[in-house]
Amino acid sequence: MDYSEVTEGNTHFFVPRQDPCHTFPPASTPVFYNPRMELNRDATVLLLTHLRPSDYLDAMGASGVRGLRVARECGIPVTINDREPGAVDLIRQNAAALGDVVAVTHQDVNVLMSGRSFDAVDLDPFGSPAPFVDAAVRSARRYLFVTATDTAPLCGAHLKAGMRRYFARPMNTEYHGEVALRILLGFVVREVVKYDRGVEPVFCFAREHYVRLHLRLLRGAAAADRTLARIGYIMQCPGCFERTETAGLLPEPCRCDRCDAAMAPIGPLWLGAINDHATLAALRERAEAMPLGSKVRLTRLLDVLVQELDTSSHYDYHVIAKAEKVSPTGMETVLTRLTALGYRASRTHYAGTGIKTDAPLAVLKSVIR
Ligand SMILES: C[S@@+](CC[C@H](N)C(=O)[O-])C[C@H]1O[C@@H](n2cnc3c(N)ncnc32)[C@H](O)[C@@H]1O
Repeated sequence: MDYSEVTEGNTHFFVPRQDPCHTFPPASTPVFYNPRMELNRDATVLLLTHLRPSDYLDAMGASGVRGLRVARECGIPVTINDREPGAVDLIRQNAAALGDVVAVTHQDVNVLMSGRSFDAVDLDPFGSPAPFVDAAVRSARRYLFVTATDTAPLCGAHLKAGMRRYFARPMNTEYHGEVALRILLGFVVREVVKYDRGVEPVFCFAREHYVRLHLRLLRGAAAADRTLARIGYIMQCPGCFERTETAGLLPEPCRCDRCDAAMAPIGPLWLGAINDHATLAALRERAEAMPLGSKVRLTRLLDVLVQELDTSSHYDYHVIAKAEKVSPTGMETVLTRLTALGYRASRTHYAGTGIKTDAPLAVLKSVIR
């Protein structure tokens, strides 16, 4: 294998040299490495310097970059696993170059996680994490981190695949980042509460082609019940932008106030907060002093997440303006007008023209006009 040396944060490691004719890494290399996921890894390294779990499992290591960075940049005991022999060889070489500060295992990840526990478990599969979440929940003592790159099934663009993987009904809407994030969270919650445990989202976001969850796991049936109470549905009107939330395992049938159509349920999904704002503020401060390659983009993401409303109430104000046949006013003007009228309003982290607000749709439309 022909290798090239890469640096992320202050960690140096080797990855297979990529064929410049291929833009998507798996097509050209025997072991996966995607530089476009650096922000995803930076976010986890940043969070782990704050949370400081007693140990960490990089369950699906590939080159091992994620676990290597956690070991070197956070000083946390790390185990890196992969089932592919080529990946395990590369992880061992990279670990040796780092001074053998990580343990390397070569197992199917579900077997490993069924037999051992770790304070923090990190799943970073190709595509859907669904086949691995149950074992990860049994293995994780306090923290569970999950990446999903199958955004088409999660957001309803591939409806049947979404229903098979996540046992939920997504819908292809203009707020697909929100739906993908909350369908995945809803799925993980269902895998957790059956063990009488609860979930607290700490730092979760949707970006480009993936969704990333950083979750705290809580103990006890009461925590599980509190978590379950945040499961429900977004009820979306098929004919207009009207939508509402309904909590509970079954959707409450309802009709659109504006056009009287039967509202269609999206879910079950997570209706609660997707971030812990105190943790985000602490990360924002900490990020300044860390050598993160994606620092500018990551701090921008944190800045938006800190002010983002916890609700699912996303509206794309350009789409609404187009439907109203008006040219949209600026985002800041819309937000200021909504707050001046006494409503809460914020930007969304996954769409530049997205607004979250508790204002009724009629008010939002009048403000956009
Ligand atoms: C997307 S890559 C991981 C990328 C890596 N975490 C990073 O940040 O660059 C997914 C890895 O999971 C491994 N994998 C897939 N299924 C697995 C399983 N059942 N058990 C263990 N490893 C698995 C693959 O061999 C592959 O190396």
